[in-house]
Amino acid sequence: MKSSNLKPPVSGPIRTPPSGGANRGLFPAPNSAQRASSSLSGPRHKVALKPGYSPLDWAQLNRTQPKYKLRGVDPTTPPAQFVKITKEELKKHKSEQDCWTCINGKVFNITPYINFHPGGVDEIMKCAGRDGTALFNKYHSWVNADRMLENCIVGIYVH
Ligand code: HEM
Repeated sequence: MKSSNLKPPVSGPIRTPPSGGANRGLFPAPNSAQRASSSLSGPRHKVALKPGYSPLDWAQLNRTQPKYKLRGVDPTTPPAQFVKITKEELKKHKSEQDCWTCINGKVFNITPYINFHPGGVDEIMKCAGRDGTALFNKYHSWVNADRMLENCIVGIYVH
């Protein structure tokens, strides 16, 4: 092969990568959606979680706490598929100390989750004691509530 064939292609002016310039080395980049909060964070509304309330801490709590405690029920309570929750019952649980919501027909005890919510306490409390499906889907239909709150399910919602 002739050495002239090994020359790099000649192209236009050199472009810096998006992470270059003044923000070089910053991760996540200042305008990244991965930032908890920043003046440049655009439409995202994530809050800074208190120490001990990261998603990993939530996972650990789920591994270590007995399920009935996360459900917030007596240990003798039947599995969720046998527990029917009416609208009147749901309404009674709307405080931060005792908070239920319904997502896609399932009623969850979100009391232990409130401080772990990346969108903040005030936001998640908007679904306290009522069907939160529409609000939930408005903000993050991609979030898997069934999985995240699987140990917190109290019962099935009946209208
Ligand atoms: C049981 C119910 C809920 C669960 C399990 C939940 C879970 C989550 C999760 C996992 C995130 C992080 C999403 C991400 O990283 O992309 C998040 C963010 C957020 N949530 Fe929720 N959420 C719930 C209810 C609500 C409700 C009722 C509201 C509004 C009234 C809300 C508003 C938000 C907002 C504004 C964010 C920040 C979105 C962003 O800008 O990144 N959430 N939530």
